[in-house]
Amino acid sequence: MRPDAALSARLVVERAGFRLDAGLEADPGEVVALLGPNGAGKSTALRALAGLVPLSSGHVTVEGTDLTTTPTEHRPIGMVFQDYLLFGHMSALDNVAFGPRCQGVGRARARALAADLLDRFGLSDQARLRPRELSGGQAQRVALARALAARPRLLLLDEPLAALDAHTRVAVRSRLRGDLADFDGATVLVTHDPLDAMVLADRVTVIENGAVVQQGRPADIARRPRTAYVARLVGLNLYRGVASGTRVEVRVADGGPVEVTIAERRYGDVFVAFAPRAVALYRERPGGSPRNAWPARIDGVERFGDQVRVHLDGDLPLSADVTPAALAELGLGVGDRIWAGVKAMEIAAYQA
Ligand SMILES: Nc1ncnc2c1ncn2[C@@H]1O[C@H](COP(=O)(O)OP(=O)(O)OP(=O)(O)O)[C@@H](O)[C@H]1O
Repeated sequence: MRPDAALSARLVVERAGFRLDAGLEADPGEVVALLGPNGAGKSTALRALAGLVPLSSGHVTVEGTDLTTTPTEHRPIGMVFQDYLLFGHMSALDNVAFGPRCQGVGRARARALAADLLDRFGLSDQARLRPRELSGGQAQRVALARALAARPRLLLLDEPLAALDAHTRVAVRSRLRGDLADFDGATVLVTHDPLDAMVLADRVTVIENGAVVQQGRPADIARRPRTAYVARLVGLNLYRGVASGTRVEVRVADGGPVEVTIAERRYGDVFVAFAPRAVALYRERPGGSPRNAWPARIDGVERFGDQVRVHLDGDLPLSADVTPAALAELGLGVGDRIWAGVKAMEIAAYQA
């Protein structure tokens, strides 16, 4: 455990049929995103940090203070829930003043603090409104202001953007990053949206089936996924293999080993990853470069932004992004047999 960590925790929660065992660390001011599929244990981890779920073992340490046995109401935490849970009968201002009031701050002082925070969040005009009179984005930000008003040392955000429509979400997501910038404690954010994690977090912890499967900076996770789930989230083709020199023998689920040529020299167990847009499709086996070319069958085709994502089944199952024009030119459709090629330079290989 680092002595200067803003948060250091090991969360073990055992339930019938489910076990969470996750380590979390954050530096001062850092935002850690817990990313994972439904039922992975993200909310359980957040609730365990808050003391709302008892730990079977492990610890929660915030800025050097062990909170493992501290009741929720005595933990220096601020929480923002998915549906914000604002007090419906109170104005935005009184919602935000609530925390300081509970901590014994006088009414006038608490309201001044709240007004200040709302002003910083650009919500002065909404201070007198009740929660039902606020837009989704405004309610989200009032909830965040309320959580911060109590001067927490650990901020816990549970899917803070989930209740917003797609359009509002984009705007609120980019503001949230700025709103959190002044907070010098640790923030833990639960999301199943990779974009939230990539935009908002300094560090991402991916949880699957109650276990941490990958941890790192967003860019590293995006470049170097280590599980099929993460690869799918960040949109890369991912395989495991054994490298010897510039060749990797990739083991695929069914079918024999496939050889992949990479640009760099590697040895031992590796992951190989490449982007769907790095894949070129050919009617006939391509000659010369690229050296990586595999026969495949088109399994499915879907629109993907301004591209078409082609799912291929074959020696090496993969996804390829091509322009609609390219697909039309090749005259390809589901069930057709083709060749897929990737240049060695486009393939990342890293230690497994
Ligand atoms: N109160 C509870 N009592 C018993 N089991 C629970 C409880 N809450 C969650 N679980 C179970 O614990 C596991 C983890 O659930 P959790 O809600 O932490 O996952 P999650 O990653 O947050 O998922 P989601 O994204 O769907 O919210 C699941 O198997 C879930 O069914």
